[in-house]
Amino acid sequence: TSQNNYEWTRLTGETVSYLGPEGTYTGQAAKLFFGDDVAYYAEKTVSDAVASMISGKYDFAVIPQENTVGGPVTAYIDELLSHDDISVVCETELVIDQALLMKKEAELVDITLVCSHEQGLIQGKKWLEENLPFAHTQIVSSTAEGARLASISDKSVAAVASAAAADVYDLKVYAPRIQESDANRTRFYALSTGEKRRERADRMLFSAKGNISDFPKLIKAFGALKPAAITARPLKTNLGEYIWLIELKDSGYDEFLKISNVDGFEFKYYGSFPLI
Ligand SMILES: O=C(O)C(=O)Cc1ccccc1
Repeated sequence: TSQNNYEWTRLTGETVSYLGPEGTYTGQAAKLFFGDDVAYYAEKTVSDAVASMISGKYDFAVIPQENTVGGPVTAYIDELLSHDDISVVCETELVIDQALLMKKEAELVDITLVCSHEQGLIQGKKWLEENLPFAHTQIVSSTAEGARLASISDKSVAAVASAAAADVYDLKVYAPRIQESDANRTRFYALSTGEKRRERADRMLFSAKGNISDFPKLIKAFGALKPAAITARPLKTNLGEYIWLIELKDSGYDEFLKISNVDGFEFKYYGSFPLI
């Protein structure tokens, strides 16, 4: 569902790392980006996926970026900000339906522990409070990792994960669509270490490091440009100092140049890319 008619040449590359194990939402997003023509490598964490791409082992890495209910996935944004040579090459949005998965022989009364990605537990919080008020929760590296753990444990362990992960790990979907919002969506980025695209595209991403007191100047420089998303991360130096990750619609390097002459900020360009 591309929103515009910008021309894009096909990305060249053969290998893609993503937050695994098999059955994650990030894996679904990766398939949307790259289809069946590449080899996929499930990594334990987003850090591992990004680090292995940066080391040259893989051509691309796919990471979750922001969720409707849970908000920006700050740890993953920090990952993006902490490396110098990353470019964003594509973005997509997935509708996220969370399900409660458990062993086929289990019933709700058996469940004492629910495992999931932090975002899965946030999205399923209301349902879990109402239906499993005495169960403990455990944050694990991904929703599919929660499903994998449920599959190798006794029947007391359940997972919040996608219904598709039930097939991968031989579990049953006890309850579908347990997420708090019916409009639960997550944005994902495809990253590479290749050249950053500059032509105008559906989206353009850059960061601005500076003080909150200068922020009005930055917003003013936007002029008629249309923001798609803004996330603030603390610089971890002084209060009031942030790094803003800013995504604009219908922009490219020319638009970045216009904004990046604002005084008081340190800017970094991440590329322009299609929204698919
Ligand atoms: O754990 C996963 O499956 C992921 O890909 C991360 C995630 C978790 C919850 C919602 C969206 C993405």
